[in-house]
Amino acid sequence: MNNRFDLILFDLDGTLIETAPEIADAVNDTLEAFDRPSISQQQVNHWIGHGTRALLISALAFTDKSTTEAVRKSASFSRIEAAFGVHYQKRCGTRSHLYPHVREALQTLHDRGVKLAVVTNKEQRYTQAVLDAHQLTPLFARVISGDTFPLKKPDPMGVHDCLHHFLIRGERALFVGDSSIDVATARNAGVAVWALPYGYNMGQPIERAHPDRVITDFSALIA
Ligand SMILES: O=C(O)COP(=O)(O)O
Repeated sequence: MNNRFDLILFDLDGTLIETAPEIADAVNDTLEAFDRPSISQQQVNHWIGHGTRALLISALAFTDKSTTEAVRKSASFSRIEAAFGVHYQKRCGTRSHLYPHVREALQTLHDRGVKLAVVTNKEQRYTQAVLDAHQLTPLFARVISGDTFPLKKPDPMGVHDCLHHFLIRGERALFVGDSSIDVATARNAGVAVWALPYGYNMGQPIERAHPDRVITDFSALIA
């Protein structure tokens, strides 16, 4: 069959997998260990998008009534971040789940010979843990995380790297995401972008980001 796209790049959090509940658990485990009050699920949902490290910094700035800049520079941050890493590894896979039709769509596209990649702002160690927890790793030919390159989304570096790696032109590639960051990334890279309305997008409706299409779920990718 003639594939519409030769390469499809996927965002991770809020697109492939609902990850926010266990991220909130790991953040709250960490806050508790460092004598801070807990934060709500909704706050976590709104902070997703710029990487898990940035989310932890936002949570600490909120609980400490401080700024993200001050948290980043504080002497205790590296210890807190290390503890968070341990908590997140433990929580990974406990309360995350794939959104409807994700596994069957990925498997079908893979079997049709479409190259599949992940381009996420989540740091590499967390990206790998989540993909492994859901047995998704073998389906992806390339995984670009927030710390793979010096710049993360919405910079097009990760998308361009995949296009070059697979020798695929931008017109033959599609980005699938849930946020305005993903739409901006695709625009910056010169590839089409379809969006899911069920993700995080900092609490805003995805239509406002003007993707090329809003799709209800992953079944649209194999229709
Ligand atoms: O970890 C984040 O904050 C964002 O991850 P995403 O790019 O997969 O949405």
